[in-house]
Amino acid sequence: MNKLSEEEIRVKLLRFPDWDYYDDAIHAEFEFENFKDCFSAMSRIAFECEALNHHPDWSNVYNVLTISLSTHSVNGVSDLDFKLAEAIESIVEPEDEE
Ligand SMILES: C[C@H](O)[C@H](O)[C@H]1CNC2=NC(N)=NC(=O)C2=N1
Repeated sequence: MNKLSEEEIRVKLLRFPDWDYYDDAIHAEFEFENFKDCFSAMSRIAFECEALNHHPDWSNVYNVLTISLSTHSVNGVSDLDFKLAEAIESIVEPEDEE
C-alpha cells in the first residue's frame, strides 16, 4: 500500500463529507438513535474489517461511534482506509431504496 499525500487525501475526502483528515489519519463521528443501533452498526462494520484485514481505531459512548482510520505500515493514510471508509458509509448511511 502507498501512503497517500495530503493533496490526494483532500481530493478523495470530497466524496466523504463525514470524514476529516488530521494527525495522519481520517476521522468520523456517527450518532445513532440509541446504543443498540450503534452497537449493531459496529458489529456489521467488524465483519467488513475482517474481510479487508483492516481495522479501525474506534470508540463508542452510548449512541456515538468515533472512528479513526490509518495504515500502520505506511504511517499514514492509504487507499485501504478509503476502502474501509466506503464500507462503513454503506453500513451507517445506506442509500434510500427505490
Ligand atoms: C498483520 C496485519 O495484517 C496488520 O497488522 C494489519 C491489520 N489491521 C490493520 N488495520 C489498520 N487500520 N492498519 C493497518 O496497518 C493494519 N494492519
